[in-house]
Amino acid sequence: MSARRIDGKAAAAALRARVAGLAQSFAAATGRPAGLATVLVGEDPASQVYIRSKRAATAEAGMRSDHHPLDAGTSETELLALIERLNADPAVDGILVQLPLPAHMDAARVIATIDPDKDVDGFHVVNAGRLAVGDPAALVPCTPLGCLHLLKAELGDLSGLHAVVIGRSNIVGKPMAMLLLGESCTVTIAHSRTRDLPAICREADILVAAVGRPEMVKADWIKPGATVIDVGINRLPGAEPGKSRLVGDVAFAEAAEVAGAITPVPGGVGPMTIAMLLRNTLVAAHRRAGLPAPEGL
Ligand SMILES: Nc1nc(=O)c2c([nH]1)NC[C@@H]1CN(c3ccc(C(=O)N[C@@H](CCC(=O)O)C(=O)O)cc3)C=[N+]21
Repeated sequence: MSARRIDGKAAAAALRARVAGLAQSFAAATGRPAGLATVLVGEDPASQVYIRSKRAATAEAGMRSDHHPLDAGTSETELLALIERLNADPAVDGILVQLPLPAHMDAARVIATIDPDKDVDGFHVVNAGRLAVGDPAALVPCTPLGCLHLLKAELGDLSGLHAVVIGRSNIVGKPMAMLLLGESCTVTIAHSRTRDLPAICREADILVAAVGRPEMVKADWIKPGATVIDVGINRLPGAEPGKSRLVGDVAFAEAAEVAGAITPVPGGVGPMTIAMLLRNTLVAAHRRAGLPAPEGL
């Protein structure tokens, strides 16, 4: 392997430590900890694991973590009522409703009910709009924010670089493209139906893969020396029965022979997502308390 391995786990730990220090100052200044409320509908095992890591990281950073588990049969009306209560609760700075929601719920309506200034996922249309117009009040989705953090740490100034984002989701691809535009990159948004995708990817100085197709991006899709960010979290059957293994959207071993730097899965973007959730919660808390934005995040 010739590529540098971008250590998202270490970068996330460093960011979480900075958040923890600032969370302590916030509590000292306001007399209350910053607080994140998490909501999980149903018992999807993967969602339970994610919520557990998010809550543990929140508590470890010295913030309050309140969890609201709802059973799978909860009506959308009941969920919306809970969100209204959390919107009105002064101890709650951030609200995270874990996705996916059960099929009988309309995720767009649920997200639209969250106070945009408590929307630490950055999924509300108001925050998507703020990001699109460059309003600093935007709360930006955690995964693309984490990717940008890794890219800046690796490359410094990104201006003028050609970034290709594979994937056009509202939670990763689109906000990622907006962030890269904000850094003065030339941005191409590609997706699974893009014609001659490998040739377009080979033009990329920065390649962000967020399509959800295991090991789709091969070595010959990558410009030599490019920086590759793998957002994919694909769970495949493992070597032993009952076990699974995680692979990204990039064929890591072969890609690492060509790329200049690359994120692994696990240990790349995933841990940054959680660190940025804490960051967004602390930023939301400062704004709600009328304090200036915390520095160094
Ligand atoms: N409202 C909402 N907000 C989210 O941010 C959200 C969500 N719903 N639904 C599910 C996805 C997924 N997600 C991840 C967070 C951390 C890792 C992570 O830490 N991954 C580790 C490995 C974890 C493992 O082994 O499973 C890693 O990549 O190293 C992955 C995925 C947040 N999501």
